[in-house]
Amino acid sequence: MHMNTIAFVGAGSMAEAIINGLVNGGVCLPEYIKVTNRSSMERLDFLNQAYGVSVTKNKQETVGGASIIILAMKPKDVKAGIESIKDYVDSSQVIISVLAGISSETIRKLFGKELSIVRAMPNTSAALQRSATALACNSAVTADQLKQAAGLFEAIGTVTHVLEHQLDAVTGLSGSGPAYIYYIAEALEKAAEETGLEKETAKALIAQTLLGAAEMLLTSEKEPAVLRKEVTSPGGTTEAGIEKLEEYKVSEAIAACVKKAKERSHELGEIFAKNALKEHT
Ligand SMILES: NC(=O)C1=CN([C@@H]2O[C@H](COP(=O)(O)OP(=O)(O)OC[C@H]3O[C@@H](n4cnc5c(N)ncnc54)[C@H](O)[C@@H]3O)[C@@H](O)[C@H]2O)C=CC1
Ligand SMILES: O=C(O)[C@@H]1CCC=N1
Repeated sequence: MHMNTIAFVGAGSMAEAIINGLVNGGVCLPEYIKVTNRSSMERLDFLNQAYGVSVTKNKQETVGGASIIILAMKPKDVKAGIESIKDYVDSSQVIISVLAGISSETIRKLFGKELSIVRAMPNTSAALQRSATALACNSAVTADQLKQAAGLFEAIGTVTHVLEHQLDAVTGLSGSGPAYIYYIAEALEKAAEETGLEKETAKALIAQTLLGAAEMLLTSEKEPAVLRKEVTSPGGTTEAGIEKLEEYKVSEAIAACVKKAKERSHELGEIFAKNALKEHT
């Protein structure tokens, strides 16, 4: 019988965002969370101090007996990461991978056994329980296991179920998405300073503007284009500003950005499937 613990293999920014959301959202007691990484005890000690979670470099201690094992290393480290835990994992446990691009089939082959594998694509807003997470799973996952995985991610934001092949598109959109928004925020801050506002003043105005617009998108039944038109008085300031966005083809740039990120997610899957599975096929 497995204890109801969650094991994190990988202790970087994504693992921390999820741990933060779970612990500070009161969803999971820290004593039920175990974390390991490749080598940095300093990083593990930081997570222990900050969130009260158990940390150890011992892989068996981390994953043995956990009901859920979350793979949170970089795609390039998946082979070594799985190699170090596979002997302590069995089919009663649920594997959740947050790795961009790496398919459930690659993960299954690396473990070398049939396992219930859920793939999740959250984002770093998990730290504030505001992640937009998409989930897909392999055929071994039972309805109860999927519900359990969904429950975990619902605790740190919203959950959307997609087909596994759609996860590349999700990664290019909402997995990477916070970075696009921060990029826009950086550009707005720079522009605000150039137009005579202090940095701190601009920062507060920008954050509240993004938050308000996001809430409008979430709560209004109107399409984004309609909401945009409501801000845009004929002959006014918004129209003048948006003319510049059109001139610089910002809409096309955003489309190219999301497509390129999606393609990269797909590529990561292909590259690592080929490299990681070399000795496994
Ligand atoms: N950062 C983000 O916004 C998002 C990241 N992801 C995915 O999450 C995963 C982790 O990304 P980050 O947290 O940003 O990376 P990171 O570089 O901050 O953390 C990676 C962690 O994995 C550990 N690690 C490396 N090799 C290991 C091994 N052999 N065994 C155990 N642990 C090992 C490292 O020690 C480190 O703690 C990636 O696969 C990424 O695709 C998914 C959604 C969003
Ligand atoms: O940049 C990356 O590859 C990861 C996946 C989604 C967000 N960060």
